[in-house]
Amino acid sequence: MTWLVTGGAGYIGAHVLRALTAAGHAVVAFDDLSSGVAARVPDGVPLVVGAVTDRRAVAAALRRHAAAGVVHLAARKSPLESVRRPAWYHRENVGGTQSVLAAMAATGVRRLVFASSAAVYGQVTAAAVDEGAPTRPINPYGASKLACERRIAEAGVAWVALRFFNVAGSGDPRLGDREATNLVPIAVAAARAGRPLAVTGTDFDTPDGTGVRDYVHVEDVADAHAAAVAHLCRTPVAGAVYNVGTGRGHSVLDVVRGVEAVAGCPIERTLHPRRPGDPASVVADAGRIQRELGWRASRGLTEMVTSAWHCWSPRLTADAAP
Ligand SMILES: NC(=O)c1ccc[n+]([C@@H]2O[C@H](COP(=O)([O-])OP(=O)(O)OC[C@H]3O[C@@H](n4cnc5c(N)ncnc54)[C@H](O)[C@@H]3O)[C@@H](O)[C@H]2O)c1
Ligand SMILES: O=c1ccn([C@@H]2O[C@H](COP(=O)(O)OP(=O)(O)O[C@H]3O[C@H](CO)[C@H](O)[C@H](O)[C@H]3O)[C@@H](O)[C@H]2O)c(=O)[nH]1
Repeated sequence: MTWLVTGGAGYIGAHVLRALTAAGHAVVAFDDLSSGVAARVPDGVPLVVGAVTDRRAVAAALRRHAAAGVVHLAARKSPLESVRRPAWYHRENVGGTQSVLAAMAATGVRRLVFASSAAVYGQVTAAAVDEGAPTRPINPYGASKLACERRIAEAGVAWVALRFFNVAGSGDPRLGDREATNLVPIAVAAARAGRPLAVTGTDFDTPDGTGVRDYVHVEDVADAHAAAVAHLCRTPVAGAVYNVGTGRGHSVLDVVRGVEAVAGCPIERTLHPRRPGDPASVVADAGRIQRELGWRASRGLTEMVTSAWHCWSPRLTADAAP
């Protein structure tokens, strides 16, 4: 069975291509290379360069490769940028998903795995958030992911939406996150450059006052896609939402200490007020995906920060510069 992986040249998509190949599936990457890199696509995997908002291009790729399903990761992913450019986020993320659904309908492809986000929950108050928690996104990025989930659920396809928590690390030094917009790559870049790290928020109601998140290794996230694809191969009438997290929370200072341990030197911290809208703690209840798909995260924070350390590049430091 061949799966079309949109966003296959991206950080997570490149890992998904490898996990699906390892599980015995044929894969094709579809990507406009706007933030992705062709070199991340493994040798032997076809790369179709195109935009997911171009329904005809997606349909042509599905037909040409006789795809049985789509793993749809291509999207814009920065909550901060989405506040500045809400209409663009809606067009790219919701419009892109509608276009993928239309291309699937035109070609008779009926299986879809969708890359959603914990950002759909918004302000989380529970110690561990499960899939039944209220979805009240607090930024246009989260709202766009929720709108996509709803359109997919109404499209008459067999689908799985995976709500990733804080994805980090890498399975290979060449496949790291190139955007230093999240804490782990920012902390690595600070340590590498001998620069201070800005801790945003020190007065949260958490054990050490800094924000707590559920960091999940990108290889575990890729394995969750393989589990979802296997599920859709077995049960082509399914429709379900799953959290993809570890169920464990780590504070900003835990992450900083983890990076310091790999770096072998202390990272200077500067203390700043909370970022607007930042919740104190966002941790997954990942019980449903374990019960229903048999997936659970197997890698911890040490593996995330160590692998992130090894895929650092000078560009990350430039991106993270204040
Ligand atoms: N990284 C995270 O922590 C995280 C957390 C939750 C959800 N997600 C979701 O996972 C997915 C992948 O994220 P990532 O971290 O790999 O980001 P990324 O930017 O590395 O990858 C996205 C890929 O999609 C491609 N792309 C973007 N818009 C496109 C379009 N219109 N047409 C075709 N290709 C397009 C980009 O070139 C890139 O290769 C996204 O949907 C994102 O919202 C990521
Ligand atoms: O320079 C920094 C960057 C972040 N933080 C802190 O580190 C924690 C994690 O922040 P990130 O920006 O890395 O991640 P977020 O939790 O804000 O958001 C990420 O995870 C979400 C899911 O939980 C969504 O998927 C979202 O798209 C993705 O960017 C927060 O407490 C934040 O305040 C710092 O202290 N300093």
